[in-house]
Amino acid sequence: MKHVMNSQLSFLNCANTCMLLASSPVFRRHHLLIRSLGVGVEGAIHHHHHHTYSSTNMQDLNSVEVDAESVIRAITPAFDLSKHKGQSGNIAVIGGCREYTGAPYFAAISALKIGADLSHVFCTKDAAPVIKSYSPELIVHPILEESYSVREEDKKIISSKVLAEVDKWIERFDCLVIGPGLGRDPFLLDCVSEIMRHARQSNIPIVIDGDGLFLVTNNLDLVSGYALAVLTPNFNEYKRLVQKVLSSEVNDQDATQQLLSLAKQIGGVTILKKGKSDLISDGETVKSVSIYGSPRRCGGQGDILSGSVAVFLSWARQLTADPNSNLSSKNPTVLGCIAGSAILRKAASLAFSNKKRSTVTGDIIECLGKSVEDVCPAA
Ligand SMILES: NC(=O)C1=CN([C@@H]2O[C@H](COP(=O)(O)OP(=O)(O)OC[C@H]3O[C@@H](n4cnc5c(N)ncnc54)[C@H](O)[C@@H]3O)[C@@H](O)[C@H]2O)[C@@H](O)CC1
Ligand SMILES: Nc1ncnc2c1ncn2[C@@H]1O[C@H](COP(=O)(O)OP(=O)(O)OP(=O)(O)O)[C@@H](O)[C@H]1O
Ligand SMILES: [Mg+2]
Repeated sequence: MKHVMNSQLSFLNCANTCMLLASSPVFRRHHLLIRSLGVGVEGAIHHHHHHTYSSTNMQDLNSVEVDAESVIRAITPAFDLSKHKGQSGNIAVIGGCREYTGAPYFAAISALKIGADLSHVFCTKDAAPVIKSYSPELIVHPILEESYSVREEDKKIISSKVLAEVDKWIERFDCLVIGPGLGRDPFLLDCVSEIMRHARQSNIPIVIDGDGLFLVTNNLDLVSGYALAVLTPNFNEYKRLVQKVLSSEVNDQDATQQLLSLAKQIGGVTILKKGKSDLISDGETVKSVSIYGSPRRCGGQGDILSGSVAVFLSWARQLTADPNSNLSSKNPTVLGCIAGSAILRKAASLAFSNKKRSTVTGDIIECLGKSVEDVCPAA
C-alpha cells in the first residue's frame, strides 16, 4: 500500500496527468482519496461550541462528534490489482476457551467481512474444533491451555511451548485482538500476558476486549505507555477500570473529562468507551461517535467492534506511517476506533430494521459489507 501510495502520489502531482487514466476507476478512487485526505479528516472534525449548558450538553462537553464517514473513506484502501494476499490486513484474535467460542468467531469473521485478507484465531484445544466448524474462512490454532488440562509440574514447559507457537506467527500480524471469549483461567491469562509483552516488543497494535480487559485491569503495566494499545470497555469493564485506575466511580456528568483522565493516567493508550455514544480518547482529545445504531443489546456486538477496529487501525497505520500522507499527524488508533464504531453502528441499524427484537449478532455481521459499501463504494 505504501509504495503504491508514493508512486501514485508523485504521478498525481506531475502536470501532464494523462486524461485517459482519469476515467479509470482506480484513478477516480484515488483522486477522491486525495481530496478526502486533504479536507476529509480535518474538515471531518467538527467542533461543537456549547452555548447552552443543558444536562445532556454537559455530558458531552468538549467531546467532538466526528464525521466518521469521511474518516472511513480516508483510510479504506482502494482495490489495487498489484496487491498480493495479506497486504490488506492480517489479523489475529487471541481468545476462545471451553466456556466461550462465539466471541472469537464474531471478532475474527468481522475482520474478514470489513476487508482484511486473513483472520486467525488462537484458542484452547477444546474451543478449536468448534470455531473451525463455524467457518473455513478462519485459520484456527488450537494452542492455548487452561489450568484444568495442565499438571502443576508441567506448567513451565507448557507455557514456553505456547509462547513459541505464537511467536512463529506473531510478526506477520498487522493487529492482535486479545480477549474475546478468553475466559479468566489464571494459567491461560499468564500465557496471554507473555504474548502481549512479545507483541509490544514487536510494536504490533493490540485491541484489548472482553476478558483481556479483566487481565489488563489487574495488570496495567502490560499496556501503560504503549501507544498501539486500544482498550474497548463496555459498561461493566469501564466501571472496573475507573475504580482501579482513578479510585473513583463512573461520573456520567463529565464522561469526557473522566475518560481523558483515565487514558492519561494509564498512559498513552487509546480507550473506546462503548455506550449510547461511543467515546474515544488517546489522552489528548476526546472524539465521539453517536451514529444511531440499534436499541437491541444482544451479546456479541462488542466482539464485532473489536475485530472491526483491528482492521481499520491497520489500514490507518499504513497511511499515518507515510510521511507524504495528510494523515501522518493523526493517531491511527483513534482513526481505527472511529471507523470501527461507525461501521458497527450502521450494521446494527440495518440488521435491526430487518429483524427488530429478534436481531442477533450474526444478523449484524451479515450487514457489515453493506455498511462499508454504503460509505465507501468499492471501485
Ligand atoms: N457468544 C459468546 O461466546 C459471547 C462471549 N462473550 C465473552 O464473555 C466474556 C465475558 O463478557 P461479558 O460482556 O459478559 O463481561 P462483563 O464484564 O460485561 O460481565 C461478566 C460478568 O462478570 C462480572 N465481572 C466481570 N469482570 C469482573 C471482575 N473483574 N470482578 C468481578 N466481577 C466481574 C460482571 O459484573 C458480570 O456479572 C468475555 O470474554 C466476552 O468476550 C461476550 O462477548 C458475549 C458473546
Ligand atoms: N446504550 C446504547 N445505545 C446505543 N448503542 C449502544 C449502547 N450501548 C452499546 N452500544 C453500541 O453497541 C456496541 C457494543 O457495545 P456493548 O456494550 O454491547 O459491548 P459488549 O458488552 O462488550 O458486547 P459483547 O457482548 O460482545 O461483549 C458499542 O460499540 C456501541 O456502539
Ligand atoms: Mg464485550
